[in-house]
Amino acid sequence: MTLQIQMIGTGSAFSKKFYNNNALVFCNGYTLLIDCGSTAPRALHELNIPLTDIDGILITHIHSDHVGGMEEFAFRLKYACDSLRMKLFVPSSLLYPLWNHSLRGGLENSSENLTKLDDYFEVVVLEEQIRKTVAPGLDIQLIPSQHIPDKPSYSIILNDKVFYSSDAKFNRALLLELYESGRCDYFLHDCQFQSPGVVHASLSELLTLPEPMQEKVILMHYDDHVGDFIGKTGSMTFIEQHKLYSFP
Ligand SMILES: O=c1ccn([C@@H]2O[C@@H]3COP(=O)(O)O[C@H]3[C@H]2O)c(=O)[nH]1
Ligand SMILES: [Zn+2]
Ligand SMILES: [Zn+2]
Repeated sequence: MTLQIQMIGTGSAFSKKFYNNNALVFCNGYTLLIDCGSTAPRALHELNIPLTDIDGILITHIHSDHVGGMEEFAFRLKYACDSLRMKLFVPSSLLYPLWNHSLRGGLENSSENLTKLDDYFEVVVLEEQIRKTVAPGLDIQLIPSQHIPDKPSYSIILNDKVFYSSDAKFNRALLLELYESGRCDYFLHDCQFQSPGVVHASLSELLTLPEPMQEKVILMHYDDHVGDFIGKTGSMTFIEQHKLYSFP
């Protein structure tokens, strides 16, 4: 079953040229949105992808470029899509902060008895490291990432094949282990051009990966000056916003 990925955005948090780094994963007729940032509703609109084409949303952490579009989605599902309950895959450590620190301010409505995440979504709780079949032919595993101290954040392994960093500091040991063991064939990794990479992997850190592995690394979550770095990424390439990639 071929996994396909279309980035609805590839930009860093403050990018003004690219949408937020959020991904559509297509597998066996199922469509999973990885992260739903502030620009996700507009990006999907530009791609002519209706909300109802998405079967589930997975959240990696609660920065707004990853969850800022959730309020609009929740309201549209409730009031414009006849209370359609979309699946929402949430790491267990994010359940409390996603509602109480992020969405509750806009979505809570006691008069309509809307007081929790489950009142808007069909919440499916994921435990880190435990491989979970989210749809026939689509498995995901959450890997805790180092991003912001004391704030849970996750990278994802899709179908034991594609590593998707989301927002993560450079973790050379993990990346090499996944590559050398043959566990993952492709690595979609966030990339910050300035060094040091304080909360993201920096380009100079990623360039220390062995050359054969770099051929399997596709860079994402980049800032607006990406054009200055074309040809300066070793054997790594930049993923293009909106293009459909197949991972056989
Ligand atoms: O300790 C911090 C916290 C945040 N930031 C910036 O805010 C952004 C939030 O979204 P992001 O995680 O995609 O990227 C982050 C960085 O650009 C930072 O530089 N240092
Ligand atoms: Zn981000
Ligand atoms: Zn982040």
